[in-house]
Amino acid sequence: MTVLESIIEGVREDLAAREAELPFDVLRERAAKVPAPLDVMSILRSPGVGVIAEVKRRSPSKGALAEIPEPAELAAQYEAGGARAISVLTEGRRFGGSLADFDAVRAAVNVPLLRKDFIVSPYQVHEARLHGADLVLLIVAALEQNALVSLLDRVESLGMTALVEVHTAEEADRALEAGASVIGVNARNLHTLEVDKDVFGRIAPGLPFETIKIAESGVTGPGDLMAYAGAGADAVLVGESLVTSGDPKVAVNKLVTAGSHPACPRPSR
Ligand SMILES: O=P(O)(O)OC[C@@H](O)[C@@H](O)c1c[nH]c2ccccc12
Repeated sequence: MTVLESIIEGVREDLAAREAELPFDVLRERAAKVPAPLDVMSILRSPGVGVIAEVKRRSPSKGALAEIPEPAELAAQYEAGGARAISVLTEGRRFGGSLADFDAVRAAVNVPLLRKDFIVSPYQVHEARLHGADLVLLIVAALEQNALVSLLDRVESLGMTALVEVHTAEEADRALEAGASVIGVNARNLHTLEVDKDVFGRIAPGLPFETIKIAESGVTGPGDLMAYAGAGADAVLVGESLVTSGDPKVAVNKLVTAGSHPACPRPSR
């Protein structure tokens, strides 16, 4: 079993427990009453290279990263530093996240929020909406094509935006085939956990110009952001280097400043 497969096994177990607590039809009705999601597409298209800052306690590859006793406080720092959106890990077993973290962050900031999890069921999509998500991550490597298509349609039918994550050119083709308008290229291979920062530069130039392109993982400072910008990134998604920085507001702002500097390569659109 690969790392990704074992994570998904745990996700399915936890999901079954939540479904037993709150039936799908009740969840759906409740989620329908939540205020509408933000217009994420236009926010992601604003000038400069955006920073999506992530609330991340630990990871399967690095173990513990940061305690984050107050996710709301961290998120407020991210927002104050100029983050264009915030990603909150809600997977508990490997990443130490939760929907409670998501709720705390939602109550603290106004920028778009991404539910970062291993989404395999429509239940999780409505659940994301119930908790106020604007964006939902869909990982191509974790989904059969028909599941990817139906989850993407469901995310969009609820007014949210899907961030469709790929790691290979074949997965990028599947994402486009499914109708993705926002594609994230993860430098990390979720089967082996190896990071290759050149993957974005190999895949992004082949994507349609209107596709919003997000470079995920391995951003340690402005230099990495500039390199991803040169390869066509509209935004970078950053976790580890921010949660371990000591001053997340300053760390985000350094990236935001680099992304809006005149010398920073413009996104392709
Ligand atoms: O901590 P980093 O290297 O800055 O990476 C952030 C983000 O890209 C990473 O957390 C991530 C990308 N795709 C994922 C899918 C699931 C869990 C986590 C991820």
